Order: sequence, then structure tokens, then C-alpha cells
Amino acid sequence: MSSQNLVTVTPDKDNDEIAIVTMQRPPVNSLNLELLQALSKTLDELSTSDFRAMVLTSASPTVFSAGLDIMEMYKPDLKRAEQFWSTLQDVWLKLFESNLITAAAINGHAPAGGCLLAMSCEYRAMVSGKYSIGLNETALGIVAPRWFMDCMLNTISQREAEIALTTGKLFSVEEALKVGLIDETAKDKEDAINKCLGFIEKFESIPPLPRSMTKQKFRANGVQWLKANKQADIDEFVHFLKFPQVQQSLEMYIHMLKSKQNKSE
Ligand SMILES: CCCCCCCCCCCC/C=C/CC(=O)SCCNC(=O)CCNC(=O)[C@H](O)C(C)(C)COP(=O)(O)OP(=O)(O)OC[C@H]1O[C@@H](n2cnc3c(N)ncnc32)[C@H](O)[C@@H]1OP(=O)(O)O
Repeated sequence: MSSQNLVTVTPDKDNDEIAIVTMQRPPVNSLNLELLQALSKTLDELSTSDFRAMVLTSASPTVFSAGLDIMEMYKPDLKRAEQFWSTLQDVWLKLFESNLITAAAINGHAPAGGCLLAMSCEYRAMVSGKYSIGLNETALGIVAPRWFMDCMLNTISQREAEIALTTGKLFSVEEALKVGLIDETAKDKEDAINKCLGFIEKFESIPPLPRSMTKQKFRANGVQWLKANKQADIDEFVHFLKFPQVQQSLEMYIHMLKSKQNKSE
């Protein structure tokens, strides 16, 4: 699939000022460099378009996004790894600070980087079912970057966030609702999108500029550190990929994911 098709943007059928942004990198929307570049380009285009709101969702029936593509971190080409991390930083900053009203229709699992994308939006509706969402990095033997943590702190309480991050917790849909990691549950993807549209409707009579400036002021503390430390953060990521124990943890995790599949065949 060409990178142009990795993300699609379609106007909502009843309101052409709302963009439905769909990630479609089968099977699980894992965020590789190309998907991140497509998201980054989409966010640039949306920022200069007539759209005033967006709903982020996925074309997969069971996965919103499986997070970062592990293969970008396992035995990586270090130049590509730098570009990968820098693009992830850009996507996060563009989405977290977007002038648009942003909502996530989480139609399946959203671990790690998938949870980051959802938390970067202003509102989350998640389809009920045996899905999970959270920042599970420590369970993989890796450490969520500080700005992932800041993003979680913009969503749930410091205490819940610290326990969730240190334990690598993946929340069930019900647990996520209880701590406020998601705002509402939905019966299916269409219902999740409708709930996002309901959230967006709240701003019907609010002028866009004061709205987005207020949002950005609220979010300024969360982005401050990354903006001041972009290169140091990339260097740390690349340095961290060189640790043998990190590569070993990733290798074990990849085997675990593959053997899980073999068992169910
Ligand atoms: C110690 C020193 C510290 C110094 C600190 C420095 C700080 C540096 C910062 C580093 C931080 C890095 C941050 C990372 C964030 C991330 O996002 S890591 C990714 C985490 N993601 C996951 O854990 C999810 C893994 N996937 C799953 O759990 C499941 O796939 C699913 C629940 C999402 C879906 O399940 P199911 O529908 O049953 O599909 P599967 O059969 O499992 O998968 C299908 C297919 O996709 C492959 N796959 C799944 N996830 C990924 C992925 N994330 N990346 C790449 N590939 C993935 C899976 O292997 C299957 O492949 P095959 O069909 O077998 O080929």
C-alpha cells in the first residue's frame, strides 16, 4: 500500500466541516515511519483546510492502533530510527496542539503509541468489548518518554498515571472509563463516531480562535519540555536502542506476539 493510502480523510456525511481521519495500515495500524509521515502530512493539510474538527479512527475492525511498530526499534537502521522518532514527535505536537477540535473514535485496542494518539485528542469514545488501552511500555522492558507521560497527565490524575505507567497497565474499556482515560463507551464504531460528533457539537457557538488558544494554553506545560529538548530526546531514543538488554526485550516481545498467533491457528 502506498503511503498516500495509509491515512484517508473524508468529510462527515452530515457536516463537511468535520474530517473523519482513518488510519489504514493492516493488520494493526502499527506506527511505522511511513504511517507517521502520512499522519504528519494529513495534520498539516487539515491545519490549513476549511475543516474545523476531526475524528481520528481506524479501518481495522478490532485495533485502533497497536502503537509504535516494534520493527522500527528492533535491530534498527539508526538514521531511519532518528527520522522515525523525529516524525513521531512532530505528529504528537501537531495533534496535541491542533487548532481543530479533535476526538478519537477508538474502535479497538489502543496500546502504547495507540493510546498516545487517542490521549492527544480532546475527547475519546471507545467501543465496548475485550479491548485494552494504556501505556504498557514498562511491561515490554522499555520506558515511555517523558512527553508520553505528560500527555497521560493531561488526561488522568497524577496518581493513576504513575501507577499505570510503572505497572505498564493496559486498562479494560470499563476501567478506562472509570479513571477518565476515555470519556464514553460506544456500542460500535459508528456509535463511537457519533459520540465524537456530539462532543464536537458542543463548540457550535464558540468562536474557533479563542477556543483553540484556550486549549493550547492548557496544553502548553505538556509540550514545553519536548519543544525545548527535541534533539536530546531523539539522541536518547537512539542511544537506548543500542542497549543489548533493550534489543533482547524487544526480541522476546516479537516472539511472544508471533507465538500468540501460532497458538490460535
Ligand atoms: C532501560 C533504559 C531506559 C532509557 C530510556 C530511554 C527512553 C527511550 C524511549 C523508548 C520508548 C519507546 C516507546 C514505545 C511505545 C510503543 O508504542 S511500543 C509498541 C507497543 N505495542 C504493543 O505492545 C502492542 C503489541 N500488539 C498487540 O498487543 C496485539 O497485536 C494487539 C492487541 C494490538 C492486536 O491483537 P491481534 O488482533 O490478535 O493481532 P496480532 O495477531 O497480535 O498481530 C497481528 C500482526 O501484527 C503484528 N504486530 C502487532 N503489534 C505490533 C507492533 N506494535 N509492531 C509491529 N508489529 C506488530 C503481530 O506480530 C502480527 O504479525 P504477524 O501477522 O505474525 O506477522
